[in-house]
Amino acid sequence: MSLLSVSELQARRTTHEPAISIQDLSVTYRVSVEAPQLTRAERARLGKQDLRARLAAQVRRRRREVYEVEALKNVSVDVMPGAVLGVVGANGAGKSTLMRAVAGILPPSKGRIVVNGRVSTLLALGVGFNGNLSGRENILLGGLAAGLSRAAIERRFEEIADFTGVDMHILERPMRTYSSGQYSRVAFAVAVHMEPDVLIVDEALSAGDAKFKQRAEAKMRELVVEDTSRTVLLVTHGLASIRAMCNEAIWLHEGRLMKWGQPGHIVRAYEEFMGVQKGGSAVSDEDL
Ligand SMILES: Nc1ncnc2c1ncn2[C@@H]1O[C@H](COP(=O)(O)OP(=O)(O)OP(=O)(O)O)[C@@H](O)[C@H]1O
Repeated sequence: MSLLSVSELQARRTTHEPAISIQDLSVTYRVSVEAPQLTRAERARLGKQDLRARLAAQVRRRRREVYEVEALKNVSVDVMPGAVLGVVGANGAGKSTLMRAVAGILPPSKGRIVVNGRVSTLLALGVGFNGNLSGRENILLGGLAAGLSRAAIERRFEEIADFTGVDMHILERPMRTYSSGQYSRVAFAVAVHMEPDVLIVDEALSAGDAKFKQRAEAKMRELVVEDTSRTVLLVTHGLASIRAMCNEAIWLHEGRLMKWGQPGHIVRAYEEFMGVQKGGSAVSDEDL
């Protein structure tokens, strides 16, 4: 699979309207935690106080504190239709947060995201599945949730079931009885057969065993490279995949957009920043 040239990339851009427009996006998580326990010295001091002070301290002990994590700070990116945008960055850089925000799972704290078209996500695989329903039923529900008609899903069922490689009799069992690999096979199969306009992939290539991984990679290539009308956001620590599959990339660091450009440039800048030497290093591309 070869990298698309800039002219090929431009040829894919049939319209000037971005498929995804992210403007000045900030996302802040608010986390509520229990207030810290009293220290030994505080307890000793309380022991000498009256009942009212001790009750007040008990209430304080149950108090919850709220702190904030600014996961994304003023990020602006336009993704044109047909672009395959790779997202790189160290752990905690904000990559998954960006994906969740584009997928509409997380509301922006500030800024705006506009997505044109139907979105399918390979984020947390199978999040919407119901473990008490069978694989077959979850495939049907997954399709309905993605906006397909019942007839369209039933037409595609055989193909999806076949792609999972999970035996038909297992697909009739409740999904709570599945191994994690079987579960992700079904989830991956559903997500990639929904023919979305915008596909969001977050490390999903790691689903399943070696055999399924191969099939998943081939399917991804078909979705990402062969169908040039689809817009894809691909988050992975596998920099080789970013180089091979993407025609644009961004690098996030501590919630900020550091660079946006050609995948080769972005990967190189990121590797340099992380202090990774190519060849002979203990750290491989796949570890970043
Ligand atoms: N649900 C949450 N509540 C509070 N903080 C969160 C939550 N999810 C993520 N964070 C914080 O937001 C920041 C960005 O996290 P995010 O998961 O987007 O990073 P990432 O780039 O995907 O990291 P990784 O490569 O490790 O998957 C981190 O500091 C993380 O601790």
